[in-house]
Amino acid sequence: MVVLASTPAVDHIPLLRSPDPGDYFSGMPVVDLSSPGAPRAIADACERFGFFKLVNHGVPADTMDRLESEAVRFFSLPQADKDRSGPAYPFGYGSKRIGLNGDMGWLEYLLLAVDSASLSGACAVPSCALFRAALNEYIAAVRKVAVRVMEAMAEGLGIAAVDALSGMVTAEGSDQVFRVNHYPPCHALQGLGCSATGFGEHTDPQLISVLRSNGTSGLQIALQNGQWVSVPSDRDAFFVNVGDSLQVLTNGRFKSVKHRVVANSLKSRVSMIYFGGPAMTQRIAPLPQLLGAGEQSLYKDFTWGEYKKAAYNSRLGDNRLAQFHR
Ligand SMILES: C=C1C[C@]23C[C@@]1(O)CC[C@H]2[C@@]12CC[C@H](O)[C@@](C)(C(=O)O1)[C@H]2[C@@H]3C(=O)O
Ligand SMILES: O=C(O)CCC(=O)C(=O)O
Ligand SMILES: [Fe+2]
Repeated sequence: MVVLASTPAVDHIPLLRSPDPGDYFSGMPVVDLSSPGAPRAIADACERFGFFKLVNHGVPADTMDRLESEAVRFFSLPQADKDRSGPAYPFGYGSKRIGLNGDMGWLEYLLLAVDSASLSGACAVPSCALFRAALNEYIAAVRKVAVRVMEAMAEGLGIAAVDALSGMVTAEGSDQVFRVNHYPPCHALQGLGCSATGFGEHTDPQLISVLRSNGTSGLQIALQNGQWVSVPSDRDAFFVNVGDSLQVLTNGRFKSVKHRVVANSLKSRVSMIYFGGPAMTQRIAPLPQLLGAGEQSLYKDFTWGEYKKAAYNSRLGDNRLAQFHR
């Protein structure tokens, strides 16, 4: 394609049709976490979209802004300095390469393991003390939001044990990951009617993902009819995704949402995402309380460790759950 031949900067990055204003998601469920109706609204959104916007979540703007500023400062460092925190195999600093199986996107990122036993020691990279402090403060806060949301999910599903889902991310050995993504503006494609893929389409393997971004849009989700819609950015809100494991725990009632990021040609996008996963040995199978009389699991039994291994051997856009369907 001519565009690619004349724009070496985006070589190897898949292109997407640029979103137009009509692609905006008008039916976005917005959940007020402080409202008594939150559990039902959350369950409803997870059944219809696997995705919702969360407001009144209680995390101070300062906590979010501090991490964003530190991230911007980190990503503005000379390339050689950033490379000292990489490569991401899988944790650390990465640029353009996503995962280990050949996926490429117009972004750079930090992928960090969160040690739930000691949140204060959550992140070994980056080395800057201010950045690490901002990360630890933010991760502790967003993790609490994830727990409150999962408690509300259980209530919304009519499960008596409030911690039936949240207990999996608070358990010792739970597998939590944090990611800061930076999508630089992709000037090379400006005005050409196409955009660079920032992060290609995929579902998140974990239970829950809680995302916060700066004011630059780019995130898109696929509706159940396959239509891609753009999510308007809101730096004060969180966006919550259902992951594959939660789809299985609810026997398909909650939908693991397919999503992707389109790079902007003019503005940088910075996003930070908390991925809540269970312990490696946790069995991932529909909660008995959710199976109706005679209802069978749609999935073969597996542990999070088995699913994670399969996920890390797959390409980003693969349907990772397909091999676990009965
Ligand atoms: C291509 C890949 C990147 C990914 C691991 C994988 O092999 C397939 C799942 C990808 C994903 C998507 C959600 C999260 O961003 C992520 C950290 C995760 O747990 O699964 C990434 C993985 C990654 O970037 O290493
Ligand atoms: O950066 C974003 O807005 C979303 C990225 C994403 O989906 C991911 O990192 O799994
Ligand atoms: Fe994702």
